[in-house]
Amino acid sequence: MAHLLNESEINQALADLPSWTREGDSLTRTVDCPDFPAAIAFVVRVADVAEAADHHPDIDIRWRKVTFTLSTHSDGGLTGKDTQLAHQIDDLEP
Ligand SMILES: C[C@H](O)[C@H](O)[C@H]1CNC2=NC(N)=NC(=O)C2=N1
Repeated sequence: MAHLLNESEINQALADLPSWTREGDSLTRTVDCPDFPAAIAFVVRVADVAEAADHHPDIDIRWRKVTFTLSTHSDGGLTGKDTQLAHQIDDLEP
């Protein structure tokens, strides 16, 4: 069981994640890729990081736009696992 972030912890974390938006119990970000193959390649790179962390984003692929939604389902909210994965996705940006 991971620690659920409180409001002030969430806002603090979002200050360092300007590309991410809070949607209730989730963080979301849409990445614009040059084309569809690049979008798929980016998703594969994120998948590697997610599997290594045993923490998995919900992923919505629409042509060359990929939306990642992060939430810790097992704990019913946002935890440090989500903010960490958000930073890791930012670091992979194409
Ligand atoms: C056993 C394993 O740690 C859990 O099933 C993990 C896997 N990946 C996960 N990913 C996300 N986003 N939330 C979870 O609660 C979660 N649980």
